Amino acid sequence: MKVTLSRFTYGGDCVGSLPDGRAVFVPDTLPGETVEIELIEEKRSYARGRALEILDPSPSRVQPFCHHFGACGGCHYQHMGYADQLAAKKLVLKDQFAHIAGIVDPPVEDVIPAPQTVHYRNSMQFHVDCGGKVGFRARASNTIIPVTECFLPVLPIQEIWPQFHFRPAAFERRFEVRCGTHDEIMLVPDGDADNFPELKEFQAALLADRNFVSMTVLEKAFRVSSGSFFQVNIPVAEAIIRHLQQSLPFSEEMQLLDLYSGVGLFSRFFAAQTARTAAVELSASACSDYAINLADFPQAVCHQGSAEKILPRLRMNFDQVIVDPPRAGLMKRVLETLIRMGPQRIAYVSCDPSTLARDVRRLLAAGYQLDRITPFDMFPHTYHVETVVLLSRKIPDDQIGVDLI
Ligand SMILES: C[S@@+](CC[C@H](N)C(=O)[O-])C[C@H]1O[C@@H](n2cnc3c(N)ncnc32)[C@H](O)[C@@H]1O
Repeated sequence: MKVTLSRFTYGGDCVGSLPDGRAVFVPDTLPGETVEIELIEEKRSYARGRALEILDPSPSRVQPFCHHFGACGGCHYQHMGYADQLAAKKLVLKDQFAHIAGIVDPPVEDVIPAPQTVHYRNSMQFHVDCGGKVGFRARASNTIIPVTECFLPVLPIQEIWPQFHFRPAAFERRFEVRCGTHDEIMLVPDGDADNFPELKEFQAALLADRNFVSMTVLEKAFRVSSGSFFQVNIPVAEAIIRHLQQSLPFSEEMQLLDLYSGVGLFSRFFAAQTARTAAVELSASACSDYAINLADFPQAVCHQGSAEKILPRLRMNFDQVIVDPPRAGLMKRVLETLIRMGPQRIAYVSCDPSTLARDVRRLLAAGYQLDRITPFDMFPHTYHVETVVLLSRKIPDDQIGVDLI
């Protein structure tokens, strides 16, 4: 059937209307395009479609540069130019803040572009199918599609991954390749390393038995172990740090909370300007890295455990909080404890606009004011966007209201 698409939605698809009024989501399309589709999934209130033919293409449509685009689940936006990608991400964010956070005309700033739009990822997850072929997950499915090219990894990863050859196995496998600042390559099997004898051989051929890499951000070096999270796009992480440096006022009496701290990226830039910095991080490996990365800062301490358990036990009066949770955002218990603590400022760094908007709605209801929403294009050619929201407390201590959220 024929459908005209109206706008982008979070997830990369455009949405249009079926003749019966249901919304239909179609990937690889652009707003304004009329497209012939087939339905691939139908629910009571919406459906999903696949574009068979673009009948009336948008002037913004461009030829994707990777021949796996459309089949591979990694990229969603290669069919439009980079400026249009940024505009689409801004509109989707505005939509999320309007509908989920209930903000009328949300003040979302222009998306800060990535300095490099290809070969930007310092970490890639590859899948190996039962035949031993290396690939990625397909669009909207769990199948692995073997790939022969990909433009997202940094060049040292780009050079090495086509050389990987795996023997057939009874099951699918997955591994990560990480590249440090000095082009050191670390191979990390997902699950049992014994399932992956080939990875040991490749790592041995690289003349290193590595379980960590060094990452440099704004001239500061970070140790990042195989089990620790790190930002995948360093130039964009640097732009986020600069943004926080310009936006957050610090003084030597201040107490900072770095919640979901990872290996201490944010602490490393701000601890020196605080009396105390407390970090909370679930991963033991990231906490060990934190201790090394912040070794010169006795005022910075990382507490290992879940934010839900650790935060209520911290007896400190935080002036500023930087939170950078996983996609799921802040659990209710974490949010309530944070509000009870009542820091003057919260900088919320998020890779998921929908959980971010949900949590911002709760913070606004509890007495915080929205100061800025600044998106950063950490992941060009995908629908993903990293956003920094700055909030400040505008009401006195006794009116801060957990019961409001
Ligand atoms: C998006 S990363 C941010 C890390 C760090 N801020 C950075 O920029 O490198 C989220 C971090 O939260 C940690 N994490 C996940 N669930 C957690 C939880 N329930 N409590 C505390 N930390 C958690 C992860 O291990 C990861 O290091």
